[in-house]
Amino acid sequence: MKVLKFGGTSVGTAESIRAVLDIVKRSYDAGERPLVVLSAMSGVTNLLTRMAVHAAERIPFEDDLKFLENRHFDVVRGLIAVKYQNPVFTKLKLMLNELEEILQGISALKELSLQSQDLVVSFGERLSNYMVSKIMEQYIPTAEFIDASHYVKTDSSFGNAHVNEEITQQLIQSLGHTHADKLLFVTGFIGSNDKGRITTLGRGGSDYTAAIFGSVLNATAIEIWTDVNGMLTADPRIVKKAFSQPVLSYTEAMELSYFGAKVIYPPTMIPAFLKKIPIVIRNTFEPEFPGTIIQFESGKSAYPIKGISSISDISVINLAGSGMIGKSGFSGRLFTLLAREQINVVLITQSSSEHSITFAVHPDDAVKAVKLIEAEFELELEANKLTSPTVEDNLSVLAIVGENMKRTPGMSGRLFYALGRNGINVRAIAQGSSELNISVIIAKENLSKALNAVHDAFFAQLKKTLYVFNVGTGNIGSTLFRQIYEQHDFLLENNDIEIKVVGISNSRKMLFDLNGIDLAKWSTMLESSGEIADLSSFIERMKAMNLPNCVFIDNTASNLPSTYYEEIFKSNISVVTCNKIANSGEYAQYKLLHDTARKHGVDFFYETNVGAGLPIVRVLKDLMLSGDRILKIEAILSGTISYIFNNFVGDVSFYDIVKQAQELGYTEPDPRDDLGGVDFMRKMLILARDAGHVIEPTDVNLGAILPESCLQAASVDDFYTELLKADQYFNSLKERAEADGKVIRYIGKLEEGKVSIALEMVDETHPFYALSGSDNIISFTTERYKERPLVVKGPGAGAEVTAAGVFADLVNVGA
Ligand SMILES: NC(=O)C1=CN([C@@H]2O[C@H](COP(=O)(O)OP(=O)(O)OC[C@H]3O[C@@H](n4cnc5c(N)ncnc54)[C@H](O)[C@@H]3O)[C@@H](O)[C@H]2O)C=CC1
Ligand SMILES: N[C@@H](CC=O)C(=O)O
Ligand code: NA
Repeated sequence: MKVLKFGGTSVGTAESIRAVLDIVKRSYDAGERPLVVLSAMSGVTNLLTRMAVHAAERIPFEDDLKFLENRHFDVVRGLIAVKYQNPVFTKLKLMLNELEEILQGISALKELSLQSQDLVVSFGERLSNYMVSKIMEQYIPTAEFIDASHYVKTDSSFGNAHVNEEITQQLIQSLGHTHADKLLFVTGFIGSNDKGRITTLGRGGSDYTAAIFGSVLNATAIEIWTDVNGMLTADPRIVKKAFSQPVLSYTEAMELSYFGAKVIYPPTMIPAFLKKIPIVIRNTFEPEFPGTIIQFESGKSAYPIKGISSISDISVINLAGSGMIGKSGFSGRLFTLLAREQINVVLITQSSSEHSITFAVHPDDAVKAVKLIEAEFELELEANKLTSPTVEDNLSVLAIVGENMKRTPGMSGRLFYALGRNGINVRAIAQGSSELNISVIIAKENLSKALNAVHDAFFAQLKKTLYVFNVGTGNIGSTLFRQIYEQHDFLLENNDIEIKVVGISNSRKMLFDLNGIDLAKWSTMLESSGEIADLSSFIERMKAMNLPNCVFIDNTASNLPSTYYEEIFKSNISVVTCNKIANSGEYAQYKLLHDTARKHGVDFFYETNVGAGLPIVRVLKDLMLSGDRILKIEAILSGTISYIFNNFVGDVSFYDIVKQAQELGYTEPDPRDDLGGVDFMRKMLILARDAGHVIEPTDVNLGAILPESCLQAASVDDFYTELLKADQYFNSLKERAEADGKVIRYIGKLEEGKVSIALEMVDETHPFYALSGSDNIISFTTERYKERPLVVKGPGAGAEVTAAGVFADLVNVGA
């Protein structure tokens, strides 16, 4: 036989009761001989408790009573055929009348004993089980209501009674015999003492009832039907990626429940553990889902741990004293004292020097614990053998749990790496004596981030969620959003990478959504519902969200975001940028940013700073990392200028070509940054620095390409006016080149630590002669690529290729 236990939400409404009936019927039809244990309808136990309290205080309870009646009657009306309803109404009404009399008695006495309270509360289970048994009788005539108080015998500790196992066993066994062919609906939670007075079994009482019946009747399994898909790997309210564990051992389930997972209350399961009866946690509202089997063996698992549990509020008490701690007997005295006063010590750690001891208690117990310690160790404190205990609040415990941990090396390393990488300090560590858990104490404000990071580290080795905060929604930013949107499903399916853009800002508005902004309509949402942009508060919000695998993307051309990079790295957030400003200002800033990112274990990726999406920064980095040495770099790194000279042929005017380059998205927001050479200079500077040179912008020898009048123009529009006037200048340049059979190229060089950029006329023998479109070309001459240089060539500007480069950097964060 099998025991099926359904909690309050499962019998909360007519609809959910219908689901319960289906499950029971299926089990019955499969010949599993189910015995059903039901809780009270959801909310009813609390309601009854309140009614009892009100009765004692002479506050009217009649409305509540009516409400209780309606809830049950509505279910009867919904699920029992009209012709069978009357006797059921009558019986329910009788029970409710009895309840009313009891409440009136309480009211008359103006006193509510625990005994009366248990009696009142017991109506919840009695009403629900009777009612559901009658509904079931329509389909399975052997359905029968059983009041468990006649079978579960307890002592007289009302509210939390202890079961008398011997008598209970006998009674249930004989019930098993006399009712072998019946489908029983047994009230959970209640029992009675030797005088027949109703008692309740305390927390998790209905599970306990199920375990007792299952154990005595040698059930093949005890199924606990609830409203979640089993025991999850972490709290799903915090860790969205938490999933149901298919198999747990009893001890794993206990450890996970001890620190949080509230699906079962372990002490109630002991009768089942002792008989090695599997307990299966299942979801009434998703009955096809297999749920979690809790059994003797831990079972094989793809993951090294089974789950992460946590307690969000904990206080830590520290004790120190060279004269005391570590001496035999001290810990014994301390923890006996706390146990005697019923202070639950959640976790203990002792420093290796053994001069201090740290333990965690519930915050409500902290002050009491300190007082007790001060009283118990008064003499030692006076003699300075012990320093006064100190308390730290606002802490949480996070524990990784699993039996396989002891067989898998490196578990604590993985835990601490995940925490460290996300900037989470560990206040104290404890390894459970069973080696079944490793617990850490961290600041409460970090709990959510820590749970997600640790969950990723242990369960989602492959699956990674990147949380993105993006500034700049122009040419590049908007293209990037489109690319991410189009690639989202593919990345998730094939690479286990999920990208959530959770913050967007341009210079006007900003928008946040922790669940990820819908990239199909980010633009209208930003404009219509966004807040006024403010970069400083954008950064503050990003930091406050404290997300794991968090990435800040700078898709602006402004210098403002770069002033925050250092602070961002210090908050353990990676930066991906196509904006060159941070890397091409003063060398000291370049160095500081790189050092800070490294120190905080986060990424600083800027592939698109040079040659847009072309792999240039990465290639140089790999050369350097592998011990090569750069002897010379020669390059064309302005896509705009490349495009211009590749297309400045025939009758077309220089002015028109520049306009075209801007329309094609090749230029900087201010095209003079390109034509004036500044953009190219920045790229050469970044390459030189990445190649190991300490070099400042003023060290670059920059050959002019634009007449001074164009550079001096007050605005981009004025610049174009001036450019129109300069047509003749560019035409003569072109004619000179054409006459010599040459082309004009703007070429940068790095040699012996010196950078120069100049306009050159090159003939067809030159490797940079044959370029088209916005092509960039770069040749690295190195110790290893000396005879023939390593060359990268291709389109080096444009929104598609640049956004793609930013995208590639993004997916590589944390890789
Ligand atoms: N076009 C290309 O081929 C390449 C461009 N880049 C870089 O891409 C960056 C962006 O270029 P575009 O998209 O063409 O520029 P854009 O002018 O189209 O867009 C810039 C965006 O930044 C926003 N913005 C400016 N200041 C801001 C602030 N303080 N806070 C928040 N948002 C701010 C603007 O509102 C706008 O949405 C530039 O740094 C450029 O150097 C890099 C490689 C290639
Ligand atoms: N404006 C730049 C774009 C890439 O950085 C260029 O023209 O090269
Ligand atoms: Na690049």
